[in-house]
Amino acid sequence: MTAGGDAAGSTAGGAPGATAGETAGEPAGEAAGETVGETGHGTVGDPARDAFVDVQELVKTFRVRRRTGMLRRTVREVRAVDGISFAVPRGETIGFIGPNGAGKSTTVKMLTGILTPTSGRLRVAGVDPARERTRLVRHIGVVFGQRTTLWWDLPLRDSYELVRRMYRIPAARYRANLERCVELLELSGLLDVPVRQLSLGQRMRGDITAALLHDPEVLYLDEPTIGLDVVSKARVREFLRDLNAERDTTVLLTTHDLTDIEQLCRRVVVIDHGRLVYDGALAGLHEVGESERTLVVDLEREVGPVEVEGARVVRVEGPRQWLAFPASGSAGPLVSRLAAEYPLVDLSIREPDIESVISRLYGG
Ligand SMILES: Nc1ncnc2c1ncn2[C@@H]1O[C@H](COP(=O)(O)OP(=O)(O)OP(=O)(O)O)[C@@H](O)[C@H]1O
Repeated sequence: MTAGGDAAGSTAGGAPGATAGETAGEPAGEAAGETVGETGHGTVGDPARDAFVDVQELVKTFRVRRRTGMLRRTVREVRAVDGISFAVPRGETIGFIGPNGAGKSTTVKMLTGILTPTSGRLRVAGVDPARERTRLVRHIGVVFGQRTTLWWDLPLRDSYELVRRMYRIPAARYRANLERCVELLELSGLLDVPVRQLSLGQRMRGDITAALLHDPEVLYLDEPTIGLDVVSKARVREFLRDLNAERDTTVLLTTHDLTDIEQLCRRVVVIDHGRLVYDGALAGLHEVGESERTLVVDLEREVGPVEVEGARVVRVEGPRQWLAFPASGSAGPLVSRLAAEYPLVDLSIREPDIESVISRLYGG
């Protein structure tokens, strides 16, 4: 079953909450067991466009028991999500990122109705995930890069047919969605191959198709390009960009691959230790992370390290010098100052590496 199915107590790949943590004091899939209901999309009102996914002061604590002696046990409270708030307008793709253990999965599990929040308010497409999971699954699709939600022994075609029946997808809509995904994700030669015989990239494309057959308005992608080769990554990213543009699908993307973020998201939400540490434009991360850009200048001859206000020389190789300056600043005045005082022949600017920006942000 697809992600939506996962949220409803999947039988196929195992619910994402099933492996939530061995020390869990409460079952991660606490709300599991519900099955996909008979109702269709239904009317869910018209949630404000600027808060299609609405997270307010969200908290999730786990009680973890630890054995401290032969008979003694202590109970410790883990605050996995510690009061985060953000809103995602319809049709936006956001990168939801943070270091290991930051609370991303726990948040996504609450958004998909697998976990019930300890406190706070949640709405996805106007639906309260924990209370109305049956309604929610009609609106969401989930793709987990690390595990398939398809039936291992069945050909893709049969898995999709099962999804169709579970979601009661009207025949014409099912056919159109399947055809579109098969074409764009180049699955036509693979429909009769059992899932276990597919490569990771093929399987991922198969999973994405399964998650989209019922036209979800919100798509959660958890590491969708993990382990894929360069060509498969590019294909998946291109597909997701088109999906967002053509269908107005709202996408929450969790990934450690910063190229995914750079290519798909203008906005990122960064969490660390269960708290929101940044919510804004990807470019703005540079300011928060106090990163630096590098001006590489070629001079007419070797002159020793240049001295110029607003930058510092970090490397010199013959007539070529590397100058670091704040990424939030403009290179223009710096270049003018340099050109006024030194025999400048050529220059280029190197953007900061987003990976180092983010690690600086996490590092505090
Ligand atoms: N069921 C659970 N029981 C107890 N603690 C848990 C449970 N699930 C998560 N945690 C703890 O909550 C914190 C957040 O975990 P979570 O899996 O949400 O992080 P994450 O950001 O998704 O990390 P990763 O990138 O490694 O997947 C961690 O300290 C984790 O150990």
